[in-house]
Amino acid sequence: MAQYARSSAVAVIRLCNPPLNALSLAVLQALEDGLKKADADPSVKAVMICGENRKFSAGADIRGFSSPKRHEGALGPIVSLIESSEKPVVAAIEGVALGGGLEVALGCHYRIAHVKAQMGLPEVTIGLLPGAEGTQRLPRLIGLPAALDMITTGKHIPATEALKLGLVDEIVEENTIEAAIRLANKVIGQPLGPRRLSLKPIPRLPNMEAFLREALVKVKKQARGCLAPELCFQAVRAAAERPFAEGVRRERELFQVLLTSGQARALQYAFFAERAVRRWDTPSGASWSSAAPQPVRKAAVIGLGTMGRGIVTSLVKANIPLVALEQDLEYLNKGRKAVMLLLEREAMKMERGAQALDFHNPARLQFTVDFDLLHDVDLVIEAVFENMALKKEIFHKLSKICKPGALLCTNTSALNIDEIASATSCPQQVIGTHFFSPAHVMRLLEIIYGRHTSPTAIATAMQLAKALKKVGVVVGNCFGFVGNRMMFPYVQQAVFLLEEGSRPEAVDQVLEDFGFKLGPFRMSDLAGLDVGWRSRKDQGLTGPSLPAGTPARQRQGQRYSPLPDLLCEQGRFGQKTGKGWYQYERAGGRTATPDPWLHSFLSHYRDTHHIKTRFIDQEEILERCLFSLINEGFAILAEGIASGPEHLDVIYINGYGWPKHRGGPMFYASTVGLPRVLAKLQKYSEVHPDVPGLRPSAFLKKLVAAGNPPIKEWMSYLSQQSSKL
Ligand SMILES: CCC/C=C/C(=O)SCCNC(=O)CCNC(=O)[C@H](O)C(C)(C)COP(=O)([O-])OP(=O)([O-])OC[C@H]1O[C@@H](n2cnc3c(N)ncnc32)[C@H](O)[C@@H]1OP(=O)([O-])[O-]
Repeated sequence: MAQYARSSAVAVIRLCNPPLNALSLAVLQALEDGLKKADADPSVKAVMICGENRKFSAGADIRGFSSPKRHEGALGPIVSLIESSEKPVVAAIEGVALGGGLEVALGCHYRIAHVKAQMGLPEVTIGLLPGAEGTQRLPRLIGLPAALDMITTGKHIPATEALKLGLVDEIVEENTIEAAIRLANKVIGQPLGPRRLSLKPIPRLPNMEAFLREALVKVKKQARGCLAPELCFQAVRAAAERPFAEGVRRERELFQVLLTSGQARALQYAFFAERAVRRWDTPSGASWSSAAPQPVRKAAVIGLGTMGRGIVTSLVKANIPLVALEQDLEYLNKGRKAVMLLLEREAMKMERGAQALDFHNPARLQFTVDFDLLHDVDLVIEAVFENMALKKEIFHKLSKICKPGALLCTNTSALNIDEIASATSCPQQVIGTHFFSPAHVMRLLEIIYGRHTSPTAIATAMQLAKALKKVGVVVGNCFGFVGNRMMFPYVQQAVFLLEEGSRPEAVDQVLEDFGFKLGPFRMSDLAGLDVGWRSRKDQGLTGPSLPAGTPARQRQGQRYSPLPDLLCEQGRFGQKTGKGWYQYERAGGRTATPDPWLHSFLSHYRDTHHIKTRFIDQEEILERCLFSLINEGFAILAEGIASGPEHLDVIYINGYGWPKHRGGPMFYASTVGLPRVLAKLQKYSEVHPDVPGLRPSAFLKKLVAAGNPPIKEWMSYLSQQSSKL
């Protein structure tokens, strides 16, 4: 768990816990033993700490925080032990030094890093704070502003930036271990007092009070209900205002508050869920463990609308050469201009700027209207309008033009992958890749396999997600797939609540207070109300194909609200037209303000349909929206559309603005308790028997009857499936 060796007068302690040398109890014990051994040996004059496999350490073992044998108290004293050593201790940082790993390095008297190493205190992202005295030492080393930024955001910084900040003493391009041993030999006998961070004062700021005040406002705004950033702030403030030992006590108190908060558990669940979904499988037995991806050396994107532009930008950023195709020169030129603008902006954000992206080179990014140029690409992403006939026509063409084996992806948010694949002679190569807008920003990629999609195609799409730095989640083919399918009943409830007496701003407020980035109405306005309208027209729910005499508020015996259709008929498509559920300062404006027109329109609508309004409280708004979404999630799991609740949660956190500190909808249901979710659904379903979304799913009932098992056991109640968590 830690190897002890000698290099002449330098004792070498190597942390060993593959793959990332997480600091388990055993590693900490071995580190402590190594330090004591070095201390007791008079022939040892200095110590060097490094990590096995060229990785320093990814920090405390996160699984340990939820185990009964918690180890959170063990690390701080070891960091102190390192710092108080009478022999100089040098940290040799390779790979990553994160969380507790960086705190160990902060206890060392010197830090030397490989140029490619990454450092950070990401505890905040798993609902904690750097509780091994990191909140007290880091500000003493790099100053309050930089330390606060690192600790409250959890960002990883490259070694070059760490050097500029003074976090490391030196960076090397070659052998870090040898350089660290050289440094250790050089500093033998030099005074250690100035190197002990606990003894250093915090570098003073001329306007400390004002700085802290402003920083707190910023942290609170970004936290949106998540506790950890604010408590991180408080711990750092203690470093600024109190002596070291008192600051450490405060850090411990705050750490305990976070550790026992449900939020830390939710965020740690989300951390492992994101990793679990990489190990995908399908009901037919295809799996990540046996499928190998095909290389993607060249790609193509068809359609340069909003989605296509974002997808092109993502591919260029991932350094994949590509061809961008449009239907005619007018659309091509418009699309090219927009893509170039996006790429210029992305290049400005990047360290090495435009050279790194190289998007002016036609060998890397080529714009065309000629389908034949797609003959040699390994992968095509079609991102045209959501229209089945058009998509089928394109896929038919692609299966003739593309080389054998090329992966054919369709970017769709709901259309049937099998039907699209049926237009080709190679359905095994057809797969859904549902990007989220803006596609170069949003992390989620929903990957949808059809009946004939090959395991290689799934593995290649997952590999693509990784190359694009996205989270790929493999799901089955059904209307709306996972994300949008769960969204339908949620949005439907929100609209029903308006019919019954609520207002868009009241519903949005409740869901935004819960932690969503945007409530359902603000989100619809952003996405464009016309998108759903078109889909409802295609489904025959509204528009000219609706049979005469269909009741306004009913479809196939179920409750239906024509409210969104009526808004669209008025040309209110949301932000793009300056009016939707809210009004905006202009077409394309972003500032939503409540619209008196809409309020009177709603009153008139209720009068027309003789709807008796009532006051709807926050609890009902929250429960009807969230529990109907969760209920659909249980139906999806029962149908085998996703292979575990973690898939649904990862999709919601990364694609739908679900607050991560609540762990995703299915995790949230597990914290509320399934019996309560069931009881509430039963209650609302009795009041609204014509709303299928409120009728409890059979799987939810089964789990409640089984005694409300923990989330990781849910899938074992469905045939052979098991959770990967
Ligand atoms: C005492 C109080 C103060 C201290 C607090 C802390 O230190 S809190 C900690 C602060 N530190 C952090 O928050 C850093 C957390 N780690 C990371 O952010 C990333 O792992 C990474 C960026 C280091 C590498 O990304 P990458 O995509 O290259 O690799 P990957 O992510 O796939 O990881 C490979 C495997 O290692 C696993 N595993 C990793 N770290 C830990 C861990 N600490 N623990 C346990 N397990 C960990 C991971 O689950 C995966 O296992 P699987 O699925 O194969 O069974």
